[in-house]
Amino acid sequence: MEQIIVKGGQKLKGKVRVEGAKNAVLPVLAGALLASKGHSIIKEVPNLADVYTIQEVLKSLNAAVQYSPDNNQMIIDSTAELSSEAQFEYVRKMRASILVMGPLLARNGFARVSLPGGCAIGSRPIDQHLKGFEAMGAKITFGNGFVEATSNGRLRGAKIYLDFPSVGATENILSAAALADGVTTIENAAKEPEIVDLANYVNEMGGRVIGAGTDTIRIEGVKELHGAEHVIIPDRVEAGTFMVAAAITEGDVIIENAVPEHMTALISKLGEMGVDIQELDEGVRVRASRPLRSIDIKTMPHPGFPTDMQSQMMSLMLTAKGNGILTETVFENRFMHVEEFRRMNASVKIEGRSVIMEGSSNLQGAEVAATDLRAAAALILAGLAAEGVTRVNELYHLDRGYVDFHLKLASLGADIERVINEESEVKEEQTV
Ligand SMILES: CC(=O)N[C@H]1[C@@H](OP(=O)(O)OP(=O)(O)OC[C@H]2O[C@@H](n3ccc(=O)[nH]c3=O)[C@H](O)[C@@H]2O)O[C@H](CO)[C@@H](O)[C@@H]1O
Ligand SMILES: C=C(OP(=O)(O)O)C(=O)O
Repeated sequence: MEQIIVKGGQKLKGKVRVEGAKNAVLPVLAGALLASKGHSIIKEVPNLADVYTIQEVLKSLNAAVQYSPDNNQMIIDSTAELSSEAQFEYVRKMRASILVMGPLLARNGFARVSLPGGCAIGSRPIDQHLKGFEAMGAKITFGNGFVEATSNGRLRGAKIYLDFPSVGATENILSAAALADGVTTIENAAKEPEIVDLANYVNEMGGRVIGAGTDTIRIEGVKELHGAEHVIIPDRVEAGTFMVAAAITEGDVIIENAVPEHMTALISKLGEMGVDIQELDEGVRVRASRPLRSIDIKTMPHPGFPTDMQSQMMSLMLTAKGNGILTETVFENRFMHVEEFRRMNASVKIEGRSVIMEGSSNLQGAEVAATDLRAAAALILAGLAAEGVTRVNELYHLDRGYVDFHLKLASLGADIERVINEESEVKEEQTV
């Protein structure tokens, strides 16, 4: 099993460039299945485990896919007759595989996808995705661990109100509606930048989507979509993670390619803590010196504070002065990393959906295990500030969402390496 070993105490300095966004590329690649003519060329595709998984899903559905990680480009041709079934082996590896359901239903009139179930951050139902498909005339059935959606002819445009602005439901419904007969409106839609990226791609394919990025999206269905060239937006969570890395080490780092407008809540909260952030043409510059002030944060759908930055901010707040409260409102159980922080001498209490940090913890290096993707990054960040050596295990989580994380940190001056630890008895489990 591989392990990241980090020795705390180095101030990070220099420049680092963020990749294309994982959470934008997955719905876009699933959306490529909508094209029954021509091929799509997707650029800035990050070299991540999740990208290989979605590539396998697309191939299993009979799309032709060519990925060149060296130039971050993927070419997808989905003009052949597509299969309609996304199997368990892919969905168990990556929940976002569910995003092929809308495109398949729209293209084939039928989709059968293994039920995703819960994961390390809590129960993650798909009722809002299905409610949208049903409103568009699909019949939903369950059996043998699969969910099936069937439509009699083309889907019909419909007015859909989401009970919660779910990112995945908005994306799946938007994709399905792109080929429906008539107009679909999604109300209380998710407003994340990744939704806008998907809508732009669908429009580049010949679709008619307006309002993405607001809470009402209007999609006028068209009969056919064609492949298109599209550039994926920069990863705001990777950018945010490096912003915290700079702050937690009292460093001075320029994060190239970061888009400040996608990170207003994070920039504002880091500012409240006393971190200096400068918006540049090329990205953002982050500088910090201690003491940093602790603050209260509540995760919310965009433009609120992103849940995908919750654990990284916890690392930083653990090192700040005063009491801080972090409340998670998006996922029901995204605090598995708290036990791992405790191994590092963190003084934290969980009360319901909040984590309370009393005063600054004197973080100490320890052997810890990543419990999910962002927790993996957060533990490494804590290791950068801890006294002594931290060893982070279960790195398959990290590889889902960060390209060369340890190499990028090392290039900024971190004392960090990734090694194969043959002594470890912990068995690597690939389910997320
Ligand atoms: C690949 C991808 O883009 N993943 C992101 C996406 O996940 P994902 O699309 O799964 O997140 P959602 O916005 O759908 O989920 C948010 C909340 O809504 C609930 N829910 C969702 C759908 C549904 O039908 N019913 C329901 O109850 C979920 O259980 C969760 O509590 O948005 C999350 C919230 O910003 C991010 O943390 C993930 O990184
Ligand atoms: C939770 C995340 O991703 P996913 O929805 O793919 O599990 C994440 O990116 O932090």
